[in-house]
Amino acid sequence: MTIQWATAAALVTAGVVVYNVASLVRHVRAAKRIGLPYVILPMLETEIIAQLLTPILRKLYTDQLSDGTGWPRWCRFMIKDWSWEDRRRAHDEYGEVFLVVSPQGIICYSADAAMGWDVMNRRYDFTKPRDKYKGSTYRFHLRMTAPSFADGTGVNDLVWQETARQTRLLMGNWAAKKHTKGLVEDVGAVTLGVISRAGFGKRVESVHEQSQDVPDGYEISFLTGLEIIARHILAILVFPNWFLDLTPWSHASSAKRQLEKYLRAMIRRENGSRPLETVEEGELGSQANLLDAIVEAAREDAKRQAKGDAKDRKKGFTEDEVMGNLFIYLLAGYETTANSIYYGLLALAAWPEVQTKVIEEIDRVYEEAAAEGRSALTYRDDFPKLEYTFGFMYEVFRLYPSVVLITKMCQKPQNIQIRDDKTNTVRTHTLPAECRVYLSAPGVHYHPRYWEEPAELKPERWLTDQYSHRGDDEVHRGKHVAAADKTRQMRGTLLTFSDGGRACLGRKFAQAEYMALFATLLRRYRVKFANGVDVKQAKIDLSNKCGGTLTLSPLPGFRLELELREEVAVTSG
Ligand code: HEM
Repeated sequence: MTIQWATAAALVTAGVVVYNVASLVRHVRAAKRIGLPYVILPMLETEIIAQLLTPILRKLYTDQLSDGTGWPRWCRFMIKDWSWEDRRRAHDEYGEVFLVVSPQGIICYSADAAMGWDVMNRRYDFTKPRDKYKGSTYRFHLRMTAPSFADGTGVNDLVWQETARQTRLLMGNWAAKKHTKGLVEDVGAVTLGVISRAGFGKRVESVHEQSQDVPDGYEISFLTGLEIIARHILAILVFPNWFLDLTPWSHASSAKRQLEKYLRAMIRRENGSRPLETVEEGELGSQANLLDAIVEAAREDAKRQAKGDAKDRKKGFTEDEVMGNLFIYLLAGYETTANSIYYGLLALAAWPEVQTKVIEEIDRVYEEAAAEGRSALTYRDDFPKLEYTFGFMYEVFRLYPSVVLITKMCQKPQNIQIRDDKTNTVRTHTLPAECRVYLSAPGVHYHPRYWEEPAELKPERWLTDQYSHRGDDEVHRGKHVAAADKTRQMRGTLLTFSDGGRACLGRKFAQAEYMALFATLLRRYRVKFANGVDVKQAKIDLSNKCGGTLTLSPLPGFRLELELREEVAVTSG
């Protein structure tokens, strides 16, 4: 019996090995036909085993990462966020565009801005690898959801207003030394408070909301639900609810169910009594939050369906789809923004001279507002005036892009064109079906061809008259553009929010939040590394290592301190 089992196990193992070797041979042949440089690897970074190995390898190679040598060759492409820690080493070695070949398939990594621009804008040729929307379905979703984020809805004004309010609440807590969990956690909580209000119309009265009540029929508060989900987002994304229920993360799946219940009730408005399609015009008020805007769009769509003049598809925008979108906003918008803000705090501490200039600009804009009789800054009036602060924010977005790889996939064989600088010729390569194309944000953002002194944080490069980005579209260089729209002309040299048909919908939302938070915070405080921190080492760690969570995050353990522009106020770490 035992021998039979052993034989069966040996046969299965041999089968798996043979299958993998055959797949590898097939993919290597395909790579040769493509004609780009290639590297052979036992597994891709997308494999679950590679993801499980990542924290172990990260620990093992921490010293090597500290001295800025990046990942060793043997495991380089298997590590999540390798492309940020590695910067451009792999591209300098293999070329701006190269292939990684493994038994599971081929990934084409690109740090070529022109190619990236082309790929992002050929939305039907290069799709998202695991896309739940197909073709016209996404067009329909975009038509329903994108307008909610536009400046015209007032949502970004609300984001600004709510961020400033939450930050003031936080500063009040710090002054009174209550309800505080440390700088980073407190600032993270502001982000949740903002998404809660501007995303779902739920106003949170304290950043940690100790005092909030739990309505009848619920087990936890709305904010607690958001908090738990945000903390366990990876587990929630990877595993189904029934599985989570059997694990130590069962509270994450019950938080998800609770949040769904809240959202459904919010969508129905009348305590769950009426489905979305029956809500009347004008009933939603003008709170300008995303939920209202999306419900309004769904109502309009239902009307068009009834009249029979809807073009995109027969079925209307259902309650489940609205729910799905709200979850996407939460997933796409929380961690990205919270981590970018955390990087912003660290960058202020690491570049104190930049912080001084940001503070000077913020003070000047406050003074101008006071001269106009306003005590608070607003999105419409003051965001465009904060040009240096905008430059600082975009430098943080460039140096520490939350999403390090923009991932695409060829559904069918696709041609790409790559310029060879040495011969000044353009060559066409054909990528086979199912080949993944990963556009590397660090590969582009740290490229001296596109950014002068790329590793330096220089907000000046974003100022209109000294605008120094050197993309392929030189036409716009030096031309005056409104701060918020500057990224439109980047043509593949800034990948932080992606571009084309699947670009980030929440870009302006995130910008408004970022600027309002720093404008409010820095009016009263300066950020610095805590006393006793080895600042030189902290700066090395900041630029060489990352935390490796869902989106790019700083290494844990940085200790920051806020100075009341005179005295020390609050610490983190
Ligand atoms: C600094 C903050 C943010 C960064 C760096 C960021 C970055 C990105 C990127 C790179 C994508 C494209 C992802 C891909 O192609 O795989 C994306 C998509 C998206 N983002 Fe953001 N984002 C941020 C904030 C937000 C916020 C605050 C919201 C909403 C409140 C949001 C909503 C979305 C949505 C709805 C999508 C589209 C998802 C899809 O195409 O299915 N993002 N974001």
